[in-house]
Amino acid sequence: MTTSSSDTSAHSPTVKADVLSEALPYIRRFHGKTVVVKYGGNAMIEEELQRSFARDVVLLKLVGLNPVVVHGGGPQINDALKRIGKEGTFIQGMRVTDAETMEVVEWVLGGQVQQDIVMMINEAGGKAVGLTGKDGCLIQARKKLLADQNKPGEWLDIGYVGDITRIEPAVVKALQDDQFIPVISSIGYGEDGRAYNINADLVAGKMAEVLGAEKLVMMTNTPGVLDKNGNLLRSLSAQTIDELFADGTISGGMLPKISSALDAARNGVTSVHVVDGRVPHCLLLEILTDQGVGTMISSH
Ligand SMILES: Nc1ncnc2c1ncn2[C@@H]1O[C@H](COP(=O)(O)OP(=O)(O)O)[C@@H](O)[C@H]1O
Ligand SMILES: CC(=O)N[C@@H](CCC(=O)OP(=O)(O)O)C(=O)O
Repeated sequence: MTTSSSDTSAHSPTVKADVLSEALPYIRRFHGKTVVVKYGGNAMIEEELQRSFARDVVLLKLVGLNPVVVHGGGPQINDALKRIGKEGTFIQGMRVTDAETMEVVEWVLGGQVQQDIVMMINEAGGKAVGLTGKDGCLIQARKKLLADQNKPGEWLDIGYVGDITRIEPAVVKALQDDQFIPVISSIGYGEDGRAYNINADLVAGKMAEVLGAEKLVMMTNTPGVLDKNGNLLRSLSAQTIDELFADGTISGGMLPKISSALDAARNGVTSVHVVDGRVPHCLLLEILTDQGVGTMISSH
């Protein structure tokens, strides 16, 4: 089929060229800058989407940005637990993690999910390297005690869930310098020699801070943060976030995501976004076009 010069449909050559040309100022602005991408387990739902995610990451690298992937895998851990007859339990968005669950978490995150992402990025023409918190002492952690929201002053023991005590970014920087794309699983290691399960949103936020990232993009399975009526909130300030936490509009897995997004924005990450990972090429849309997608989190 031939296309006339007046054709302005999304598939016309002119529109495609316009989109490419629109990317130029963003490529210049972000050249050499680090972008941390949180790839949530819920955003990995289809193989086709996973492949388009991998292509986007490779494209960002090839045009001069430094993508760092921090991945989750909550639904994939749930599936593995089900296979051994266990049910996943969450308190304030954190998985209660006994010793057996911790073994499953290490196997699913540090093995299956991480290696699938590494393979897809490599197949798309990139050079990805998988890391857990143990590699290069990247994520140091200690046991988390969770404040009991029903009993002020008391703490809940949720097992081998970790708080990050320190990120040692040398290994990530060395990989970036050699043009590799780091793919990081959210498993921390303690001075006690134990592995700790850390919510991937918390790792992504801290990693973005410590690396001095220009952007943190969190890919999930909603259009962004929604209000009580299900409408998309395009931007969120610290004060609105406090209100949405207090009235329960933000709940479950969105709690650690928005807390760490806000911390990252407060601690120097220039722009922080929660985007819909089910939309093909949401990463490119967010980073390289005028069309912002999802919710932007700001520190004021
Ligand atoms: N206000 C809100 N807006 C959007 N999603 C919300 C909100 N509050 C809670 N959620 C829930 O948070 C989920 C995303 O968090 P999570 O399941 O941990 O995803 P991920 O695997 O991407 O980290 C959404 O699917 C939704 O069920
Ligand atoms: C302590 C804790 O909750 N850890 C998470 C780690 C994986 C994760 O965060 O995955 P998503 O990004 O897909 O939610 C868990 O066990 O599910």
